[in-house]
Amino acid sequence: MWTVPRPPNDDSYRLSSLPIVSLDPYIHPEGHNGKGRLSTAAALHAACVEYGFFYLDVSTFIHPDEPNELMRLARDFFALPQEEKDNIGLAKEDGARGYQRIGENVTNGKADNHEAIDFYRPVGNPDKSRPLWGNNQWPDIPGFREKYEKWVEKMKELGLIVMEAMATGLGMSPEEWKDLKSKVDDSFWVLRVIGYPPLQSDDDSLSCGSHKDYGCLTFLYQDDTKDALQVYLSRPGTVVRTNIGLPAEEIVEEGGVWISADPVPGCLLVNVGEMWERWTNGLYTSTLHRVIHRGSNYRVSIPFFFEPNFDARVEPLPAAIRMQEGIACSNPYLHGAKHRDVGADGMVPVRYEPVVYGQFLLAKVQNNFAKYE
Ligand SMILES: O=C(O)CCC(=O)C(=O)O
Ligand SMILES: [Fe+2]
Repeated sequence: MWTVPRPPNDDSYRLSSLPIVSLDPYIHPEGHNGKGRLSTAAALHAACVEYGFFYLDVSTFIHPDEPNELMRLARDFFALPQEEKDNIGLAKEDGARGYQRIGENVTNGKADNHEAIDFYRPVGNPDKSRPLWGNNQWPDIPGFREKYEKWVEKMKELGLIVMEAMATGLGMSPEEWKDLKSKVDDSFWVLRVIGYPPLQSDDDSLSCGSHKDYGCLTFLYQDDTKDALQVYLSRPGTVVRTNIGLPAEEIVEEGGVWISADPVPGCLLVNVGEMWERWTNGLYTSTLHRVIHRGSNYRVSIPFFFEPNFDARVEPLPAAIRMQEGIACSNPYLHGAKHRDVGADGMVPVRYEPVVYGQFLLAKVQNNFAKYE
């Protein structure tokens, strides 16, 4: 008989953390023995199959001064008097672009405890009586618009790089990548600047209720607050960190755990949204996440949502089906749970109907801001 030592119940043991993928081998392959592009592509693929979430080390692509400046500008805005923030309120435009007060955003039917400004890709012929079709509303803070517009350009560039690497990871042919690229090359992106006051200790509401992101790729820049953003891993056997400030029964749920996705220096936190789940016929998972901020500081996060083009038709990609068929044939046990409905003919059923991204988005947005329905 022997006893297995249990992991210590403190910060020194953090097994349950998300993978880190480095972008550098992809953008500077010459410095990585010529293997760079494939190694990044393979790492992205593994992270998307296993977690749907990963840290992307962008330290050679983004200078840290840039996001630091965005944080400063965001804090300047949230510190303004309420009336000034309301000057760019959602109701002044199309109901989706602009500032939303604390409690205005709704997830799973419950008000979230955060305030935010939302920006979307500008449209030709804006018409604020049409959902999503108005103008962005910029705070009247020197440098705000310029710095954030620069960030949008950077994130769009990053979106196309990561998409190309993911296409490689899925074994797509150059023609297949060209076709996929034509669906994201005019991304209907969304940028959110979010401010989270700490939840009061007797408040059982959430800072942001659990949800999946509905688009393509989310690039999240967050300040250094810990134990606020949590990601749900349906991985029985994962070691749970028990010190994230929640009663144990809220941490462990059926067959999975909520883990903290704390900021990692030099990295953006990336996750795949429902469009990638559809493109890969469920091989990549759009993973649930939520924010419960019980600290004492005012937390700021800046997610950029790199989305398909507004009119892009999204349906399972042949490359993903090929891969699922390959996995199903070569190793029916390893991925059995995901592929148990492979037919007797070994064919993988197509699990998702085609959707047009813009239509899908409109339905989601109307749900988030219930009062504008
Ligand atoms: O604030 C965060 O860390 C995450 C926000 C988020 O999940 C979202 O806006 O979709
Ligand atoms: Fe999210």
